[in-house]
Amino acid sequence: MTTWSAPTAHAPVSATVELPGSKSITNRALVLAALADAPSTITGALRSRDTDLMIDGLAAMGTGIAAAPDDPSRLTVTPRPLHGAAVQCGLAGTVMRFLPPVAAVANGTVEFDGDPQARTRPLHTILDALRELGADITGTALPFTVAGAGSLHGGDVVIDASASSQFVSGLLLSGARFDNGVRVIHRGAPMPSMPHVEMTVAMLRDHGVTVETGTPDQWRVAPGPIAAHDWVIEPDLSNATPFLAAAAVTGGKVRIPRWPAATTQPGAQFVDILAAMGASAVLGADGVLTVTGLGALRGIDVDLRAIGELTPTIAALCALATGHSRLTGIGHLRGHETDRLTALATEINRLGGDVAEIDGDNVSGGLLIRPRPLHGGTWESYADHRMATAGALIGLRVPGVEVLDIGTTAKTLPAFPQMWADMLGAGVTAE
Ligand SMILES: O=C(O)C1=C[C@@H](OP(=O)(O)O)[C@@H](O)[C@H](O)C1
Ligand SMILES: C=C(OP(=O)(O)O)C(=O)O
Repeated sequence: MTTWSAPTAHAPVSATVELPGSKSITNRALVLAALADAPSTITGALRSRDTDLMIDGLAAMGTGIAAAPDDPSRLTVTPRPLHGAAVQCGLAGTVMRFLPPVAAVANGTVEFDGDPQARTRPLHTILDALRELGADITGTALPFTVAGAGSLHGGDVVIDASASSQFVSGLLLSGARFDNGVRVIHRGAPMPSMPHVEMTVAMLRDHGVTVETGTPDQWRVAPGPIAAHDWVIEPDLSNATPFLAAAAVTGGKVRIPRWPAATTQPGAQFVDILAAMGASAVLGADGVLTVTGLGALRGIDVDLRAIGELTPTIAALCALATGHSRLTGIGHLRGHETDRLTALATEINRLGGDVAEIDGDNVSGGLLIRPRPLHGGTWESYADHRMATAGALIGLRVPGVEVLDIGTTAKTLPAFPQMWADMLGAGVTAE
C-alpha cells in the first residue's frame, strides 16, 4: 500500500477542474439500458472501479456493452437475454444493491461476491425483499446466490430502508421487469439519501417507465417495457466537492464547468454548505460554478441525512474552520465503505483534532467537530475513496499529512492524484 504525501498549498489555489461523469447516474444508466427493449448509448460515462464493476457484472449476465474505440466514456449498451454468471461487487454499494434484482429476472444462477470489507455492508433488506417478491436467494450478505428463474412475481413489499436508500433504488430500477411491477413501502427511521431515490425515479421516467410517488415513503413502478434512452451523464458533483473545498480552505478560486442548473445529485447542495461556512459560490450563465474562499470558515450545525456521501469533505472543512460544528442525520454512514463516523473522528484526532462521535440513527447520529491546530501524521483511508480525498483536503493546510492508499480514489475518480496536482500546479491567476 502506497503512502501519498498530501501536497500543502503555499498560495491560494486557482484552477478550473473538469470532472468525469457521475457514479450514481452512470450505474443507473447502465442497469436501465441493460433492461431496456432496444440499444441505448451512454455519453460521458464515468470509468472507475465502481462503474467498471457494474459494466462487468451486466456483461457477465449477457448484456452487450461496447466502448467507442477512441473514447472509453462513450458506451453502447445492447440488451440481450440475461443468464447465470459470477458477479464481483468490489466495495460498490450500487453494484451489490442494484444487480440482485436484475439477477432475479435472469435465466440461471448468479453468484455474487465482493471485497472482504463489503461483506459487512447492509444487504439483507433487499435480499429479503426479493425473496418476498418471489426470488430464490441463498444468503443474507456477500457472498450470496440468486437463482434467477427468468421472471419474478413482484408486487407489494414493505422494507426498512433506513440503512440505505439503495435498497429502494435497486428494487425500483428493475421493477418494471417484474410480472406485477413493484410497490415499495418504507417503514422505519427516516430514510437517508432521498435525492438518490429521486434520481432513480427521474431516470426510470426518462426510460418511459411509469412511477407513482404520491404517497410519502412509497413508490410504485408499473410493469411494462423499458424504452431505450441515450444518456449524456452529468459531471460527478460529489467528486467535485474536495476541489471546491480546496478553494474555500486556501482563500482561492475553483471553477467547475458543466455544473447542471437542475439535478438530483446531492452534490449540488454542497453550494449551500459552502455559503453557510462563509465561502462564495456562484453559478454563471455559462454553466461554470465558481467557488471563492473569502477567509476563515465558520462552523456549522447541519443535518446531512439527505446528502450523507458529502460528509467526509464537510467534516474535513469543519476541522479547518474557526468555530464548532455539529453534523447530524448520518448514523447510516457506519454502513458505508467503512464506518465513516469512527474513521473521520479517528483520523482527524490523530492529527491533533477534537472530534466526537454522536451515537444514534439517521436523525441523531453524527459528529461534533471542535477545530484545533492540526499537525502532520498518517491519515488512513480504510479503502474509502472519500476518506482519502478528505485527507488530501486537510493536507492543503496542514504540512506532513501522509495519506495511506490514495489509490483507493479509483473507486470513483481514478485520476484524483493527478487532478489534485494539476489544481495546485495551476497557480494563481490574476483577474
Ligand atoms: O444510489 C446511489 O447512487 C447512492 C446512494 C447513497 O447511498 P446510501 O443511501 O446508502 O447512503 C449514497 O451514499 C451512495 O454514495 C450512492
Ligand atoms: C457511499 C458511497 O458509495 P456506495 O455506492 O458504495 O454506497 C459513496 O460513494 O460515498
